[in-house]
Amino acid sequence: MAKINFGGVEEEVVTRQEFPIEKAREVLKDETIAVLGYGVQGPGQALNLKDNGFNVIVGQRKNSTTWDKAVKDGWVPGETLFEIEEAAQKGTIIQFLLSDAGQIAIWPTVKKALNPGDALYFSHGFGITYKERTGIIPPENVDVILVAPKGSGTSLRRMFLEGRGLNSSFAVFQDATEKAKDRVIALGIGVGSGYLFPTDFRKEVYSDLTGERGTLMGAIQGIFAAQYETLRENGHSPSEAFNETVEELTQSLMPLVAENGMDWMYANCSTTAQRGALDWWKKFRDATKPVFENLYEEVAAGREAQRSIDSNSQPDYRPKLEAELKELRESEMWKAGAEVRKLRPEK
Ligand SMILES: NC(=O)c1ccc[n+]([C@@H]2O[C@H](COP(=O)([O-])OP(=O)(O)OC[C@H]3O[C@@H](n4cnc5c(N)ncnc54)[C@H](O)[C@@H]3O)[C@@H](O)[C@H]2O)c1
Ligand SMILES: CC(C)(O)[C@@H](O)C(=O)O
Ligand SMILES: [Mg+2]
Ligand SMILES: [Mg+2]
Repeated sequence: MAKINFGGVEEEVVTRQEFPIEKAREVLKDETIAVLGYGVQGPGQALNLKDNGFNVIVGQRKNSTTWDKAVKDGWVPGETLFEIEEAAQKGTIIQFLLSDAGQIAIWPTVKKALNPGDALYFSHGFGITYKERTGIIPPENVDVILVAPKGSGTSLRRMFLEGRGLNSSFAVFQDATEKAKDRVIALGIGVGSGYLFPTDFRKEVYSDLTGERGTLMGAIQGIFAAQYETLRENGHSPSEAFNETVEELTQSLMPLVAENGMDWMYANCSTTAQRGALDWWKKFRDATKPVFENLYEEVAAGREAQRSIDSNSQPDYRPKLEAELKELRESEMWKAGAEVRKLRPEK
């Protein structure tokens, strides 16, 4: 592990320098990695592992669109693509990448397929942390490990193909074989992570649920909507409101933040913009901090997990979700966005 000082706090992390892909291959050379679920993380992790030279099979429900997607991606029925139960039986490492609600439904099947010494792998601390709500309690004779890529499975795959890497956290919940740590780090490198930082299952799920409800997805849409509406109510055109709220951020300013940090992005804007941003950011922080505190409390109390289990376990959750996504897609702001995207010169 490399000791790195993150803004004055020392952390021990794993980089590809200390744990190169060759070492990961050596650690996992006798393993069959069964990736269960082929939604968003499943394809990203399974394809990256396969392209990195690991022995991978996929488990997915037959007669589903994701089974067809797996076939299209090159997984061969009966050879590298199986029903979930069969794949779980064949695997020595079971990557449990069904949706969190799907994991609850399929847990009895997976539990039966676990052999002593297998590793049960998650990409979320959800199932284990909220075990009273999920019923996922693994037997004591298997390793229970986690690699949680900090981003979409779509980005995990894209960044891998570009020779880049998405950072992931890792954790060991149960070490039955005394090989759990090597196994989890090797898998983290194998799925295409950038650097790996240690966590535990509880911290992973608390931070992940907070992040996606907060700045990564929920809060950002909320702030976009508030600013867009304010501009529109004051007579600005959709084009002006969308460019000033979203397009400039994603196309011009966030790439600068990604490259060299917020101060550098500020430094590449006018002194007028700098003055205003420096004056206003703390007001936005103070206005939103109570919402974030409330969000964290809801997560820590398990109420966010329960809400997600309740809604995602409904038989009609897909059409209901689609209706909510449609509401976003058909809002004026995102309809304007679709037109703005079409007008990008590179298109
Ligand atoms: N989506 C992401 O990019 C992302 C990022 C980090 C971590 N995670 C975590 O990874 C795990 C997988 O998430 P995902 O977003 O890839 O999942 P997903 O919602 O895309 O679903 C994955 C698969 O689960 C299957 N499935 C769902 N319910 C089922 C059931 N009852 N029986 C059989 N199969 C069922 C679906 O067919 C699908 O192939 C979750 O724990 C999630 O929190 C996801
Ligand atoms: C990609 C995210 C938001 O980071 C992940 O946590 C998820 O649940 O999809
Ligand atoms: Mg998440
Ligand atoms: Mg996440």
